[in-house]
Amino acid sequence: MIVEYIRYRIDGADAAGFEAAYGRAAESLAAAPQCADYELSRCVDEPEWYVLRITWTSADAHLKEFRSGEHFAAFFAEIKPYVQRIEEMRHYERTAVRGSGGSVPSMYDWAGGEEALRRLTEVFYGHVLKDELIGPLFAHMDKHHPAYVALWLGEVFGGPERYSAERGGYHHMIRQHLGKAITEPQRRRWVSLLMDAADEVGLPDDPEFRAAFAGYIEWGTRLARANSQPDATPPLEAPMPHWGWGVAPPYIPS
Ligand code: HEM
Repeated sequence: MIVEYIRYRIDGADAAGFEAAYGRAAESLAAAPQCADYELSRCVDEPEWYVLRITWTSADAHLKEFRSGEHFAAFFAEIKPYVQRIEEMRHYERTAVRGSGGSVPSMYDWAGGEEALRRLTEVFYGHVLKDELIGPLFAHMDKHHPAYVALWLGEVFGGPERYSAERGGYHHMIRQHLGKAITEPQRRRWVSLLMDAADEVGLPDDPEFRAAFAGYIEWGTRLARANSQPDATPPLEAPMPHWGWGVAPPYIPS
């Protein structure tokens, strides 16, 4: 992904026409397979300044495919009157510096931190071991397994990076599932027992938290099942996943 920033200086008298033109031009961006997302912002301090941010799948996708593709003509026809008012138009690469601010708690903090996740995994694996469908898969599990999975979940949900520091991160985890040939009914049982355990230990049950939590668990278990198949060749090195609130951050009454 590459982010293009275009800064415009638009006289106040032309502002409404400019925003309306971009409203129409945006239809071409929305239709272009090279475009991931876009956003036009207007400066509050000096309202004649606008910044348009467009995320492209790559700089080439923008410059070669979009510009020679079927959506460019309609896009350009709308914005052409404003091209002379461009003050900067450049592609930027994201750096590792990013995150959410303190106004949005991490899912880790919202869940209750390390202690809550430890309680969750202790209760969960207690049920797992007694389960006739998935219990046998865990017959020889390390006695610290619940604590390790709690560290994993904590890191994924925005807590301390302890699984990476103490257990080897993604690299170690992926190897634990290789060759286990997890079936779909086993995956479903794993999910179901975890959700039962979440209720049992009193993890927050607000819709926002549970939707985001279930989203990660659905994603993670599907990956675990796919990676566990005998013919699977998943990447053995990858960054730790980080899961956030998605489209519905927590409801915090003001
Ligand atoms: C979101 C989904 C999942 C997560 C986050 C997860 C996480 C983990 C982690 C972190 C480990 C390695 C622990 C260590 O550091 O030693 C592990 C191992 C393991 N996982 Fe998963 N897992 C998931 C899904 C599943 C599913 C669906 C199954 C099977 C139904 C499964 C079966 C196992 C088994 C058998 C091991 C090895 C346990 C041992 O022998 O110590 N996992 N998992």
